[in-house]
Amino acid sequence: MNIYGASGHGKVVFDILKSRNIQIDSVFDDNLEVEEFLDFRVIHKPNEDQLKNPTVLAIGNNAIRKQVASKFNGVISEAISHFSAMISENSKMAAGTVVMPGAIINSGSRIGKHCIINSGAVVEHDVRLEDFVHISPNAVLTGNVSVAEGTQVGTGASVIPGVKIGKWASIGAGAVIIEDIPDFAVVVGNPGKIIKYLDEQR
Ligand SMILES: CC(=O)SCCNC(=O)CCNC(=O)[C@H](O)C(C)(C)COP(=O)(O)OP(=O)(O)OC[C@H]1O[C@@H](n2cnc3c(N)ncnc32)[C@H](O)[C@@H]1OP(=O)(O)O
Repeated sequence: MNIYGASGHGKVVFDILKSRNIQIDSVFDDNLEVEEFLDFRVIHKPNEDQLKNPTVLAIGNNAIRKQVASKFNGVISEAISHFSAMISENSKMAAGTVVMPGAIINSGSRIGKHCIINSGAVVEHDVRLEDFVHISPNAVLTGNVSVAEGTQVGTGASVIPGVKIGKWASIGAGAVIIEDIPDFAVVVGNPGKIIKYLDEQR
């Protein structure tokens, strides 16, 4: 397995692979200034042979992860999870998604491509996550919540059952979301209030 992204997020992905005894073949990064990652020499232009192994896109920023995914010409890994994550057999996760230590994904949930379910996050029953969503550490999505493409739910945020959160929105750390949130909104506080909208050019 390859890791694309010699970053802090990449280090946690590295630990996930180690926890599953998956061999790490190569580490890629576009940034020429990043030369080393843990015990690896970083590869800036992977060759055809190196691209034959499945790769995890370990890029924390949702928009950049989408850009990289759109031009990546290798094989994307299946969803991967740390051994300590609890994932229902009745849930589904698409390729490229990563699940960090201690996260919980309950029955009936459907998770798209290249999502991040970060450490200790709870994704309750029947949740729907579109592609490139990031659920930050210790955030809680209760039953039947949906989150559209590219949205980040900040660390420790809570979302009550059935709420629909739009695309490319940003839910602040610790926010409590009790009503639907439109696309591109930035929301903070308890109860969550919209403070601004993000640029729509995604
Ligand atoms: C493993 C990992 O590290 S995963 C990473 C997880 N990351 C996170 O959880 C980050 C979540 N991000 C946040 O909470 C951010 O503060 C955001 C996205 C909500 C806002 O960020 P910015 O757009 O930079 O907003 P900015 O810092 O300018 O703050 C704007 C206002 O909102 C307030 N504010 C910002 N964040 C919050 C918050 N979480 N809760 C309450 N108020 C907040 C600020 O105090 C400021 O108020 P003021 O205008 O009265 O001074």
